[in-house]
Amino acid sequence: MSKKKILVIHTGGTIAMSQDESSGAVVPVSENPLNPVHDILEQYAHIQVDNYLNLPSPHITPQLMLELAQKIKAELIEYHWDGVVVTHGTDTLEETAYMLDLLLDRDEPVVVTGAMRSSNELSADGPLNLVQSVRVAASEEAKGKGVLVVFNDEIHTAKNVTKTHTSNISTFQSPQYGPIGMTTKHGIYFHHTPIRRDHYEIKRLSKKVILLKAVAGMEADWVEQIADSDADGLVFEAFGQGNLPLSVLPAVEKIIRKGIPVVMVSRCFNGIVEGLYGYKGGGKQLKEMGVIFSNGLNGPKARLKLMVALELTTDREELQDIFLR
Ligand SMILES: NC(=O)C[C@H](N)C(=O)O
Repeated sequence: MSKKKILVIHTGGTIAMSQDESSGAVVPVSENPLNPVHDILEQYAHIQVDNYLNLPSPHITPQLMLELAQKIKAELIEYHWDGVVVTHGTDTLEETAYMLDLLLDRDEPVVVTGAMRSSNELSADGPLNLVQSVRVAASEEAKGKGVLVVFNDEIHTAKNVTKTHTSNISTFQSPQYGPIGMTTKHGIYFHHTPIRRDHYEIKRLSKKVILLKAVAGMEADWVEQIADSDADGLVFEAFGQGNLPLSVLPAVEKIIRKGIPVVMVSRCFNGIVEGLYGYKGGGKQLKEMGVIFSNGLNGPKARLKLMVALELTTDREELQDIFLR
């Protein structure tokens, strides 16, 4: 079979950094440290490299994610790449991967990867992550599975993957469902297929969505400030199955009455939120109040989804429907 054509888009992160010998600090470098690996990549596919950005991922914004999605779509249409690999810092990697997943409706594999160790550290993980990502992007089996994250020999969906460790190279995990495949020296093995993908066509991101985490003893005015702000939406990481402290209920009610959607996810990293508990602040009461329940996304991803959804509708029922997908 002829070699596939893969576009590699670099955006920065530790995979594009080195440790400075005198200060010990890990810093971005101008010469891409992945350049020497490109000969190895050519064994698996025809590679075109695009040094698009060189940013640490805490500097990546939803606007940059949207522009990246638009760029990938345009590249796929114009140059017919068989697949795309994006290298990215790990801190916000899951957010970029999920935004790409929401905005791209293509069957060509799009794989996001990065590194936990910079290029000149012992056992740097970037080069192998990049090689395995190219192999996955060039594989027939990766088609139509949505945006994937390939890291430490595992293949995850953008929807479920999250960074779970500050430094370990096995940081990316999908807590609810596990990876959908693995890579080895010679093979690529998918063992699950995502059953549903949702996709949205938007041209801009103009809505301000705030993310709040519920904590014991939360004070009312933390939430009241949002009711009086110019926010377009609020995502609440609630307790357990979807419950909030008593103190914040009047402010949540005020926010909903003002027509600002409130989406609830759980601060637990497994499970979904449901209108189960009937006590004050319990999920049943919040549902009756008009809180929108999400489907197991974590807080940062639910925020991005609400930002995208609000470009299309502010109708509560439609938003609830979007968050059930
Ligand atoms: N491992 C990494 O890439 C972390 C880095 N702070 C970044 O996200 O840019």
